[in-house]
Amino acid sequence: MKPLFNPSLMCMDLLNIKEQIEILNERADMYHVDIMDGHFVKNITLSPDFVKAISKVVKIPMDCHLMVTDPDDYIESLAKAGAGYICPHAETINSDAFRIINKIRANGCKVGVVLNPATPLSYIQHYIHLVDKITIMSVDPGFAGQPFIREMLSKIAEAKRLKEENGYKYIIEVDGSCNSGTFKELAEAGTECFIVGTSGLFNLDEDLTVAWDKMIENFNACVNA
Ligand SMILES: O=C(CO)[C@@H](O)[C@H](O)[C@H](O)COP(=O)(O)O
Ligand SMILES: [Co+2]
Repeated sequence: MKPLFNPSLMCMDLLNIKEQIEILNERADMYHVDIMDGHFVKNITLSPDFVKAISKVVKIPMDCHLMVTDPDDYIESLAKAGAGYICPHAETINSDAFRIINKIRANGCKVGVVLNPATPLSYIQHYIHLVDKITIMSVDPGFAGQPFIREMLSKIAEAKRLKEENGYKYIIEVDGSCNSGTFKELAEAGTECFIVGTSGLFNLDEDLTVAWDKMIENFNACVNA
């Protein structure tokens, strides 16, 4: 499978949103939109209103990462705003996972589930076959620019093994510190979709077209090394 790249929009230059979206529309596979409530994680970033605003210029799916205590509260507004994927944290849906999965689908969106670094894959074993995407956090959620948690490589490999053995269709995605220092190990472990933020993309150059080319060059050099 061709690697997928999913830029994390909270890391973009927020003074130039439209220009950057127009650049990324031609290059990226989807847009990662971090939504936080200041409660599940101690930060506040993007929102359903942001998703709605950018939907006017966006040409690829919007992937909404819900770092919120009550994801149910966001499903309808995100679907109306144009979300492609709605991705709650597994830790927040244990009391109503099946209801939430069904509700996301009933609202016309694909279903993702996100796992904190400390949460094992077995935590989602009873609904893993129902999701379209699994996101393995390789940093504790809440902030950009954190160091990579290497222990996540075995979790990625396990997601790959389960997918192959059972014919599951989910995309294996990694969020946190996907960059030239980690691309090779991430790809070898089984990562299919790379969320690229500050370290992997936006800090590489002020000109986003140059940053994107550098990111792809880095990726190809790393995986072929
Ligand atoms: O959900 C999160 C953080 O809670 C991520 O999507 C970050 O936006 C991304 O990890 C930033 O990229 P780096 O700064 O790690 O390269
Ligand atoms: Co994220």
